[in-house]
Amino acid sequence: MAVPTLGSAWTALRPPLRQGILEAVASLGFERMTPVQEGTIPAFTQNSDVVVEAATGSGKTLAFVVPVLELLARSQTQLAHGEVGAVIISPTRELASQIFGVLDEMLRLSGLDYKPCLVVGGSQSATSTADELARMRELGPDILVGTPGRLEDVLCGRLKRGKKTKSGTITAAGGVRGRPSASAQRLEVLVLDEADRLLDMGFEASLSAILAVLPKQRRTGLFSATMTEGLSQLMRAGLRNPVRVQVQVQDRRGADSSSGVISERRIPATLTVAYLVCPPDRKLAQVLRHIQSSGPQKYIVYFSTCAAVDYFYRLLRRLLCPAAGAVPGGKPALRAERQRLARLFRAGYPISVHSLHGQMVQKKRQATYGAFSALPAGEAGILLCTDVASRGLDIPDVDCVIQWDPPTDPKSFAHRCGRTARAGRSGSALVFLNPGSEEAYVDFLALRKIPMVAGRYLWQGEDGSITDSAPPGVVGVDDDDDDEESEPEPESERGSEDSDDGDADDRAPAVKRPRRRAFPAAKYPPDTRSDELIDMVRDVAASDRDIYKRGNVAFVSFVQSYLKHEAMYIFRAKELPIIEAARGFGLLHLPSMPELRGRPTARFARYAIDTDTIPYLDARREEQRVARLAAAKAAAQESKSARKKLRKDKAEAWSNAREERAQAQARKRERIQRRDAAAKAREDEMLARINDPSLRELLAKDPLLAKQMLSGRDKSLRDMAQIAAGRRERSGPRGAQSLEAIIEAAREKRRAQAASRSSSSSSEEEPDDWEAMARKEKIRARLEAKTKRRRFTFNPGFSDEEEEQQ
Ligand SMILES: Nc1ncnc2c1ncn2[C@@H]1O[C@H](COP(=O)(O)OP(=O)(O)OP(=O)(O)O)[C@@H](O)[C@H]1O
Repeated sequence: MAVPTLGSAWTALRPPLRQGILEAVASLGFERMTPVQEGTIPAFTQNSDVVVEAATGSGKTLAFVVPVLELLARSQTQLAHGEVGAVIISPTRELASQIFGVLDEMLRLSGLDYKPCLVVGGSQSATSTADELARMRELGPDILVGTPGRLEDVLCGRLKRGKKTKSGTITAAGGVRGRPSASAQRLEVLVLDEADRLLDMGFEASLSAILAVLPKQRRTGLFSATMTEGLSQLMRAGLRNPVRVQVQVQDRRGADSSSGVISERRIPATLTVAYLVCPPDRKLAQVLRHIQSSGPQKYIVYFSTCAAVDYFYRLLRRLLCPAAGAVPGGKPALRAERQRLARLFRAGYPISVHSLHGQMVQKKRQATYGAFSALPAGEAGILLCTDVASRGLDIPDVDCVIQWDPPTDPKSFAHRCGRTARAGRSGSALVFLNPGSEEAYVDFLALRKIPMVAGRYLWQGEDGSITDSAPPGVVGVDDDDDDEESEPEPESERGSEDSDDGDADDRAPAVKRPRRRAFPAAKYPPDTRSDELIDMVRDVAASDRDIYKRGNVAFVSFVQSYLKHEAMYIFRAKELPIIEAARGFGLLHLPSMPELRGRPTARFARYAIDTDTIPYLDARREEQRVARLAAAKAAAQESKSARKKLRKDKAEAWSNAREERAQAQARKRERIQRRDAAAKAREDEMLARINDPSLRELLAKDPLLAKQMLSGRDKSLRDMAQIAAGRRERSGPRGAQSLEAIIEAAREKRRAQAASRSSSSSSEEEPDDWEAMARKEKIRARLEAKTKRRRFTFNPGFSDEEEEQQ
């Protein structure tokens, strides 16, 4: 197996590692350390905090697992049951379980007697979470590996009251916590893997809570391939005089042999990253041609949203694994579809398709991850995923990473590419860029020491073979002929990868890229085979409602995620070739969405079909849909408004957000009705119990007073209610007070409260009109909540690098 450029032998480390650990690394087959291990382990084991930055696949995991074990073994403190000595935090569940695997293996091989425990979220219910925590208390682990949210539950106690948001923020003031399941008071060492991601705002609340319960006297290590943020941010993790270990990769490929100049790069030396500028509706053909021309390989394909992963997963399963899904029309239809596809894609070997994103249930996530990891080298497989699988995952033998969409966070780019070319193996990565403004991404990344080369646009010959050259008569995208549409490359862009520092003459020559052409997507040289493929995808969508709907949702989510690109000046929504993007998702009609307003969409060829007639392949689902549709149509006959609604629903068939909203509203209405009914029943019961006729009369006229009496918050009113209900005698100072006096006092109090409320909100309402005010305030609050909800209701399934903790 190829290994990264290796340093000294493990035995050369000073201070030396204990024998058990040396034996363990030797059993793993690692004779020498990688540079990052050689730089980190001595500092970390000599009680320095460390901040480590090294390219992906360079062996950072062992660079912290080894010191964690060494520090614990060296420590004089004896850990009691329920005390933990080390905590390792990672941003995703998959990465946490991978680290746990390495740690567990090292413990087994070294013979060290420490109990590790994997602490990740993903439980479906509160009870199973409670069970997990109870089991963990029983186990009494010494080392915890986990994700921030669940580790917070374990070390700080589970939040009983107060709600935790996805980012871990407590929304109710204070929040009440349960008993911690483990104590970190005698913790020796803390590790934050993918520290830059963990220190992002998303995990801040959980991380702060964890750091607050850790002792100050501890070793802390921060590890990542992209530690670009300022030190002040790192200090938030409580580091003291950290040693910075930075492992640079030297790029000799572009070096001029006479000058011996070597440039630096942030990605492994064995990784080749290519970019391909092409209209978005050509991506599918390009990916398939790439697969066909490379032979059986393991691919990871990144999308920007969960919805896009779901859609392409279903589509590719239908196209590449025909047995996996039924085709309407039975075997003859399947045969016809196969024949049609064979014209456009001919691999000649089986290809398995997998998907992974953060909105999948944990079990499925684990199963997919396991299946793709277990796929042996030489077998073809594609993993479609979001950024949830971008960091840290050490999936064996990945040959190529394809970024269907560039990541919204540019930092993810290197992490995504780094799933291949690990530990000295060679690998390739390809990113698609849309024509328009995205070409500038090449220079943007070059400045960040991620050099890219121009990728090949692949064509398909008449015989189905894949070639680099366009069929006769077609002008190639890299054609150097002058073209009216081409724009001269701006001065500032030329050779900008060299503009980092130093004299231009001393630098490595820039990677020679062909001149980029600013073809509008619509005028790209025609590729009829690629168009045929998209036509086929549209036919599939027209025959399968599941694919049709998922395509629409995926497109909407893609457009919305596009607006979230951090490098907004490169990913300009206005320059996104929207028609080609919609075709790329196999859309039959363009959805009505605000983002398309004002865009010229007349060029989009609508598919001639009444979308109501597209069936689900699942018989039961289709039956339910047909019944629902019939009911809606019948209702539409009855009322004009319902007809209008049906029309609108039809226009919005691309999104089930509306349906979900309606269901949520119905559920809320039911909840409110139940609550009101219960309150009314309580009131009626109380009124029935009151035997003082004058009081009963009064309360019937003043429901708010009745409510106040029932709530028991006002002591004199509560007493009065009890007396009136005959449960207490009228005695003592309160009893002596007349009913009228107490009630008048309560009203006076209410008036005063209303007056103070009105003065604090500087409203002009009459303080006496407190009931109307209360109503208005309630309405105002409701409206506010509604606006807030509106702003956040539609969740098209954005990229989800972060761990869903709850
Ligand atoms: N000393 C070594 N010799 C040879 N191979 C090693 C050595 N240390 C680690 N490896 C191997 O290198 C691969 C990558 O290691 P690891 O997952 O720790 O990388 P990483 O730097 O954490 O990557 P990322 O930044 O993507 O998380 C693993 O398969 C691991 O087994």
